[in-house]
Amino acid sequence: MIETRGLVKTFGTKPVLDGVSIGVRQGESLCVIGQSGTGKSVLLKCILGLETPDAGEVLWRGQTLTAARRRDFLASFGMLFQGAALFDSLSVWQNVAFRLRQRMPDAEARAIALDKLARVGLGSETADLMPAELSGGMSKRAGLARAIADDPAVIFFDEPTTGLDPIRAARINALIRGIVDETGATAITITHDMSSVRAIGDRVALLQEGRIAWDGPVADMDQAAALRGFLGTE
Ligand SMILES: Nc1ncnc2c1ncn2[C@@H]1O[C@H](COP(=O)(O)OP(=O)(O)OP(=O)(O)O)[C@@H](O)[C@H]1O
Repeated sequence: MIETRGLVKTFGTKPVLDGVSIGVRQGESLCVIGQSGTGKSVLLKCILGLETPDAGEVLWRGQTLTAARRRDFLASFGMLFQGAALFDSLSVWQNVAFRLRQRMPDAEARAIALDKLARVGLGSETADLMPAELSGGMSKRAGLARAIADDPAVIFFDEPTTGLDPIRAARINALIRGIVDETGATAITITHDMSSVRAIGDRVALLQEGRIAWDGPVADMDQAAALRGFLGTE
């Protein structure tokens, strides 16, 4: 479904990505893990076209993701940003319905927004609140509702549990897994939270020194020697 082949991206002299080849199949949930500063966000940006790789390519549905095809790709994708990143000046429902409102009347967009808010456990009383009035966990939920508002085929989750306590993090992880299962969406999650990996992922890839050091089923990760340092089991 989405694949990178030999992605290289250098800032200054040291390559951040040094030949990253990784793929995620339709309906699969892939988690990309790695220490802070290993290039997880750069990889995501290269896939989204926010950074241009120095070498390598991104494929979508088996074909190179050119600038022309990227518009279709972006139309079918949703994203939960780190820290939720809601627009401060828009109410919760307007945030959730941000994309929908560009192509349908407000009443219709609001109804869909309320439905998505309910899916993430937020009642209609939150719809007219402003983002500043939400707690951290509620903001994440609203961000999640916005990510799924347009029924995306591909969803990216960037550090979905950052800033949440373990109980709230576990709830968000469970919610994400439920949504991914229910919608059949292809999911890519960037995280260093291993509880997220266990809850959300089918597969996990470790990014280390610019390359994929290990890639395999989540069920196998505890036995993987390459992951020992990362898991703290060494
Ligand atoms: N636009 C840029 N210009 C220069 N250096 C950059 C740029 N973007 C990223 N980097 C560098 O690339 C490296 C990888 O950054 P990246 O944000 O991808 O790490 P990360 O794995 O996502 O880290 P974290 O888990 O802390 O978010 C860092 O050393 C960062 O300073």
